[in-house]
Amino acid sequence: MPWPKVQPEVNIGVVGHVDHGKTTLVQALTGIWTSKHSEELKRGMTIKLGYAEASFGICKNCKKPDAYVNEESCRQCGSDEEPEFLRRVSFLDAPGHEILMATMLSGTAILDGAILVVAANEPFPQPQTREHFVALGIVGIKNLVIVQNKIDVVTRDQAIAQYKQITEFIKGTWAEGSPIIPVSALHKINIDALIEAIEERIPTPKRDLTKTPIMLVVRSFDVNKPGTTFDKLVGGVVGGSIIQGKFSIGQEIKILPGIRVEDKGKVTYEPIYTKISSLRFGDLEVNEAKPGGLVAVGTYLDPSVTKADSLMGNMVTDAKADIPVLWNIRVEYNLLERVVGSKDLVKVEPIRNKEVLMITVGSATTLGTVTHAKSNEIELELKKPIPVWENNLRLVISRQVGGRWRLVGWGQIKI
Ligand SMILES: Nc1nc2c(ncn2[C@@H]2O[C@H](COP(=O)(O)OP(=O)(O)OP(=O)(O)O)[C@@H](O)[C@H]2O)c(=O)[nH]1
Ligand SMILES: [Mg+2]
Ligand SMILES: [Mg+2]
Ligand SMILES: [Zn+2]
Repeated sequence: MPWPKVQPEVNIGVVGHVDHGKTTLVQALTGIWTSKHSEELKRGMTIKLGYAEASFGICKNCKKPDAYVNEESCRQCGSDEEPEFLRRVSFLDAPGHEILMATMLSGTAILDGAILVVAANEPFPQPQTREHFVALGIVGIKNLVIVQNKIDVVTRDQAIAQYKQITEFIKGTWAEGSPIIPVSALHKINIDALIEAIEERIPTPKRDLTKTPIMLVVRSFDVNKPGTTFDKLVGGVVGGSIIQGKFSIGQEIKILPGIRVEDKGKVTYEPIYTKISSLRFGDLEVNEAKPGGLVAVGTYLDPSVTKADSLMGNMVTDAKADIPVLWNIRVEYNLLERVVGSKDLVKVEPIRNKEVLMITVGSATTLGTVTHAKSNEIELELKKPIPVWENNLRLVISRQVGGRWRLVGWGQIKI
């Protein structure tokens, strides 16, 4: 029996310092190279969140971890018997470059677990290794697998020494006891052991499909080729991850905060209403989409509304859902002791009144001016309003330090 064609059921973030091999590792796991944009290829770094899916299975004739496979046959024993399907998994490949923390953070709301990639041939920890590690802890992603990559270019003793450093680094933190798997992503060495660690450490969460559906938009496109005639044009597509509930073809939806409208100097955002025309995970067309993976939602919108990621950071919900969209928010917050991500560990100063901060909520990133500051609570006036679908919604706070946006704290929105 061929493996079932299903949507992914769990989302795993691949994070870590620039060039440590995240994209190469995703390719080893899925067969897909996620950096497709030519600009990214030229510069050799991942700018946007990359995405790829894989199905994992297990061979009944082989011992663990050799038995774990990511294809419908087992290369280990070459048996005719097809490995048993376990589940379909999606990977979000985060950019490692330091200016791209906001992109990485906007993906974290979607993740059920993470792989932290550490290059074995560089001193540990590098700035973004530390920053991404701290960010995962803050946003509450506790299912972690650490990958020690590029073991093909270090000696056994070097690999063991770094392994000990990593173990020491996570000791006493939320990540204590997380598996550390040495691999070579480039030469596909020990990928079966990594699949085993993923299967054991990053379970599929229980989903409540009866909740108000919410999808966080991370991409949006005009899928029509230039020159398409009017009768063949298809509506705009929004891509993102469903974090609760489910969506079906034909469902009336709204997109929040929607479109920016300026009238006599006054800026407002208007919700966009439309209907779902199609639902796709990669090549797989479905009638109903649940949490897990990135779904492309076809709509009846004019494609100019969705082109070039213009709706990134928006949220999709049922047309009838009652979700407040707020310009002013009250936040209970915590600051980190030190600014992470920079080379020297700088102390985090308290938040001051009138200061401008960058906040990330779901897939949305916006600036906000502090209008009220207390030691554990601030009020912010936002540059762009955000839909707040539940009380205590998590948010991440960044601040300009040395000319760059740096993660400095986190909090919860109170409504
Ligand atoms: N020797 C060796 N090189 C590797 C391995 N994995 C990745 N590389 C190389 O390391 C370089 C960076 O790999 P990428 O996969 O692009 O790294 P990345 O972490 O996605 O980089 P950014 O997206 O720019 O943060 C490339 O030249 C890879 O070929 C490995 O296991 N062994
Ligand atoms: Mg990359
Ligand atoms: Mg790179
Ligand atoms: Zn086998």
